[in-house]
Amino acid sequence: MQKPFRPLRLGTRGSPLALAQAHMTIAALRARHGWDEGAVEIVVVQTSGDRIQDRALAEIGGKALWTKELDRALLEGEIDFAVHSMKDVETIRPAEIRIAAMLPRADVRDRLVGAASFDALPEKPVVGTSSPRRAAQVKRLRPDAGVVLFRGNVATRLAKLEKGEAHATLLAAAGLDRLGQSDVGVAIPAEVMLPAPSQGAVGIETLSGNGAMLDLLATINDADTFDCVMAERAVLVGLGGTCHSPIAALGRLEEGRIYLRAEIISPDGQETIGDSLRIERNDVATAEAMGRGLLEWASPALRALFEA
Ligand SMILES: NCc1[nH]cc(CCC(=O)O)c1CC(=O)O
Repeated sequence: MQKPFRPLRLGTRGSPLALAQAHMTIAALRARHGWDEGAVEIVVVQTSGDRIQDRALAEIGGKALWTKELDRALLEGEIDFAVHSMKDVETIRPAEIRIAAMLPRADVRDRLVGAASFDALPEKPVVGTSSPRRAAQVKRLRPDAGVVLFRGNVATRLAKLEKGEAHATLLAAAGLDRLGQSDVGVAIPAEVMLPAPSQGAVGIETLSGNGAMLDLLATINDADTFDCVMAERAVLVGLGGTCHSPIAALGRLEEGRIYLRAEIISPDGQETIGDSLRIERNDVATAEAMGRGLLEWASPALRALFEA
């Protein structure tokens, strides 16, 4: 593919993790096409998610806060493509914008930081998180735990822990690894804490109408990651799309098919509805049906969380 005659403009949030992921994307493009350093420039776009730090995401409008400004920059032609943590990208995207590619997925697990294990935490431990999924899973493992709101970027959350605002916190291994903090925390097996849909995946979006950019980004797409993450996202669609409820989902390739697991959990951790099945790659319809099926098994109180 020909070298662009002007630098491509990569839009990203300005957090250290977002910038690390932007640089990974540039490295992938350069390695694939032999481009020199100036071929891609980074355009930092501040998002409302970055500005508002003192309230839970679910409370102030959800994941759209991470993408809205980058969507606008794409639509107005200020950037050629945008790089996101897929976990932060809304389930339903505007028709004009397409998820064009994903980089190879990193470690999908969460890491517990502040204690060697959930059992090692003191009685009535305080755990800092702003994720409804992590909060519910913590309560399932430790019904005596209290949860306090931890938001902000990875460094901010680690600083809160350092200051003693909680006994422990949970962070995505992928984020810690990409920030050079692989030594922080202990990984919790996915069997114990099923991760969030899309966790550990970096996605690249561009305009649906930009064929040249779609073709270019396809050259660095990791199809295994793409298909698994799309299956997890389809579970979210089945659950009602844009909700802020405790949901976990993970797809893994096994002998050419996707082994897909998902669960919804009541906020007090007392009720878990989970399912697993093997589906063909691209069988989005079955993944969606799995999400709908979870709701059918849920108690009325749990189901109500998804009807809001
Ligand atoms: N919601 C914030 C967010 N979005 C993506 C990641 C980590 C990187 C990833 O999952 O790809 C994080 C931080 C965290 O959950 O610890």
